[in-house]
Amino acid sequence: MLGRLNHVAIAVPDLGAAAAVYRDTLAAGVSPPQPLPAHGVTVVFVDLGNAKVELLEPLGEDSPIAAFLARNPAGGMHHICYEVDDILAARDRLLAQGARVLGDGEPKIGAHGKPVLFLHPKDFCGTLIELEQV
Ligand SMILES: CC[C@H](C(=O)O)C(=O)SCCNC(=O)CCNC(=O)[C@H](O)C(C)(C)COP(=O)(O)OP(=O)(O)OC[C@H]1O[C@@H](n2cnc3c(N)ncnc32)[C@H](O)[C@@H]1OP(=O)(O)O
Ligand SMILES: [Co+2]
Repeated sequence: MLGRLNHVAIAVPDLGAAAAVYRDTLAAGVSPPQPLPAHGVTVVFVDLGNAKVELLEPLGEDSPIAAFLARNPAGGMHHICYEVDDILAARDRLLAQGARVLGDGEPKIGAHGKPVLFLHPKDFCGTLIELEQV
């Protein structure tokens, strides 16, 4: 079911400062900020060639990462995104196995313009998983 690693996401309190660490200190290519109001975050991507790092900060009052940052004020690893070729088939297989799909279970369009879903961290080794259909 799982394809390539698409991105590892790091939640941060200050996206500008985090982007500067990757751009200047780590001399990496960093995309411009991309507000995603439907997801309650603003993101940038660090392109590594074989995968990406997503840096994300809260956007708006009800950001789903606000509680994470309250627990981790300096930021931290937030989720890992795997590619799948059929997100509905993947969802249905996971639900049939008793896994929890977050939200209403319907894929939403993510930062790359592709359908994404999130799986509950408690079902997957304490790690929040994002699936992205490619
Ligand atoms: C889609 C656009 C973009 C893209 O790549 O294209 C993005 O990736 S946007 C990313 C931001 N959106 C999301 O994260 C949506 C899915 N996330 C959620 O629905 C929530 O964050 C949720 C339900 C995972 C956690 O909610 P909350 O932080 O309010 O905490 P809870 O008390 O409900 O957490 C229950 C339990 O899980 C632990 N937890 C929470 N977040 C994480 C995490 N990122 N990694 C691992 N574990 C996590 C939390 O500590 C609680 O554990 P407990 O032992 O019960 O204290
Ligand atoms: Co993501």
